[in-house]
Amino acid sequence: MARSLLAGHRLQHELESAVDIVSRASRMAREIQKRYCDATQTVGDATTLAKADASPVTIADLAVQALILGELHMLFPEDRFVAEETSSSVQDERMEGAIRTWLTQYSTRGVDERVRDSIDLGSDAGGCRGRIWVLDPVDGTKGFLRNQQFCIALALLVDGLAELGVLGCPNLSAAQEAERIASGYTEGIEGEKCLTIVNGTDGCVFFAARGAGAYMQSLTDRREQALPQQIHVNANTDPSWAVMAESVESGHSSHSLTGKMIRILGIRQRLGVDSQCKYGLLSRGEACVFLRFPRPGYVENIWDHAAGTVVLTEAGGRVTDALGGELDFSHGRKLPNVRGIVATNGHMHPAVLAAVKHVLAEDVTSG
Ligand SMILES: Nc1ncnc2c1ncn2[C@@H]1O[C@H](COP(=O)(O)O)[C@@H](O)[C@H]1OP(=O)(O)O
Ligand SMILES: [Mg+2]
Repeated sequence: MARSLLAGHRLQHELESAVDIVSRASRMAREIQKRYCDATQTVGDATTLAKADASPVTIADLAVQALILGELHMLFPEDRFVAEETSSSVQDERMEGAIRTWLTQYSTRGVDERVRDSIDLGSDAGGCRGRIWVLDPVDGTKGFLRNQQFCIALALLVDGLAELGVLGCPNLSAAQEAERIASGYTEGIEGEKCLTIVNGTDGCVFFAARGAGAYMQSLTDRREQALPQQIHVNANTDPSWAVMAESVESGHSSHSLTGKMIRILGIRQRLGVDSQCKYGLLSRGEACVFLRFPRPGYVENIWDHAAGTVVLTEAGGRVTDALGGELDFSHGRKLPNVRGIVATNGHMHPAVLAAVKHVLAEDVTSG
């Protein structure tokens, strides 16, 4: 696995450990999803509760955070952690017991007795000093509840710089072309295709270390199919062939703004996919552009972009904000002063930034 590919790399042990732990956490999350979620969004009462901001939090978020932070803490006791969840979301003893049962099956290092402590390791303030692991235990919770795509996203910051990125995508097949179907997630204009991705049977994990390239391997139990392969963005600049990936949820990213942007560029295929799986899709060449435009005033969290940025950059792509500025993960738990996320295969970045700027300027004038 990561071993042979990164032999001698100074963060080899960290990356190998992260890929192993995220892979187990991905299998666990997929099993929890299979058990409790269905396409009609009926979710078992015991698994869902509302946080203060009313976003759904499931046993999966909490169990994944406990598993990953608990194991990393044992391996790297000096390291700090920034992660999305807190143990205040563990409602009662019954829920804690359910989380412990999952951990017993998927942890190889016995973190099961310290569920709440493990979850709360993730409350660090972040910043520009030292080694900080950054985790989104279930990115794309809405996709998780719809029984669609979601992602377990883990990055390592060293002195504020994102050095490692791992994306566990339990429902995204490792096959180079994930099966796409027409989707009504947004309304395109005539001639535009609006697509989404069908759940694969194996799932995959993307991983990258700064300066060492980006890789993907299947989450299948069949060893011969689980060999890692290096991945690259595509070299496309032809809009008639290009695919733009975006959030399924219009509340997370304006479909109207992204629609205007792709029409300037001449792109006619839109792909609605939840979570940082979108960074993975660009990294292996299945989409050329990922645009994200939350409502003005929304401040991005570092765990929603750190891992995806390392993977895509190492695959040859680019990630900036709408003005072309690099994302800076060293300011704490948030990404301040970032309006919009623009990720591309690199080749299309200048043209996409120009279209983005044009649409945003019009939006301000009309708005
Ligand atoms: N109002 C919002 N605007 C933009 N992004 C949001 C909003 N609410 C939640 N998110 C975040 O968007 C990300 C998912 O994006 P996508 O829709 O592309 O899958 C999640 O990390 C989610 O945060 P959270 O992780 O707290 O659910
Ligand atoms: Mg998230």
